[in-house]
Amino acid sequence: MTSRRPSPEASAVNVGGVVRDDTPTDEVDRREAVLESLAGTVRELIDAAIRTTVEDAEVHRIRADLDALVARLRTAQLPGPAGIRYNAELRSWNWGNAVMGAANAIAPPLRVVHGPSGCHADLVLGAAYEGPPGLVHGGVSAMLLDHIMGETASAMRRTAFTGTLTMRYRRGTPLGPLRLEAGIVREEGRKIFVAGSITAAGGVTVEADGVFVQPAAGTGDGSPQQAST
Ligand SMILES: CCCCCCCCCCCC(=O)SCCNC(=O)CCNC(=O)[C@H](O)C(C)(C)COP(=O)(O)OP(=O)(O)OC[C@H]1O[C@@H](n2cnc3c(N)ncnc32)[C@H](O)[C@@H]1OP(=O)(O)O
Repeated sequence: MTSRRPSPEASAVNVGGVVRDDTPTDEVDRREAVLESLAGTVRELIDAAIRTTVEDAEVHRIRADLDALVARLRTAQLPGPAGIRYNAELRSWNWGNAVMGAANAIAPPLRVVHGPSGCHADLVLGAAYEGPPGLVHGGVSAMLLDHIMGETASAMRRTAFTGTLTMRYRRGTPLGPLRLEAGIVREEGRKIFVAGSITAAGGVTVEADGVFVQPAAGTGDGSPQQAST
């Protein structure tokens, strides 16, 4: 059976920077699962490459094998970044997103859960996210909080860009299991004030306050209301 994979060149219409793509939802789901599987293996590759202690000659052989695999992937490529797409059923997908892109092995495997009073996400960060020894890089903490706080502000129904993000690093965030939490504090016109935190086994390690702004020109374009870096 020939399956049709999402084909932005064939069916995409660009609306306000978000691309309408008429790929059916079941095809999007199928392709997403395939790319997510690849990203999981590449994520393993990144961790293995950081922590390997195999001899130099073996590293060179592995690199040659990987170069061949990269060349195979590049035989069919998008002309640029993946962007954000949505179809007629308002199924949206942003597979390259730096924090939760299904096809992005650099993105932590983040699953944001929306609840009545905000959002949370549980995740495990490994060696690829290290800053100080054994601790999460401060920029990674900011990136994670930016995303979950932005998603909280957006509430899956409006576009909200990060205006100002203030971080308070209370103590080192250990690599390993973490919980992200975010909630809306108040709203003033187009500004949405959001608080967020990262919690590790011993308690809160990072707190953040953010002002997210609904852009005047970014509303009412008919696309799913979302923002993404
Ligand atoms: C799959 C689904 C996933 C969907 C969910 C995905 C979530 C992803 C979350 C990721 C979030 C990101 O990283 S977003 C990417 C990083 N952020 C950006 O690139 C944003 C770049 N900046 C901009 O685009 C713009 O400057 C905006 C949108 C922030 C504001 O522009 P604007 O709309 O023209 O705003 P303007 O009229 O001047 O001001 C409106 C009001 O906001 C205030 N304001 C303006 N800028 C700021 C600011 N930086 N910080 C605080 N407040 C500000 C003004 O004082 C004013 O308040 P008053 O006078 O009314 O009181």
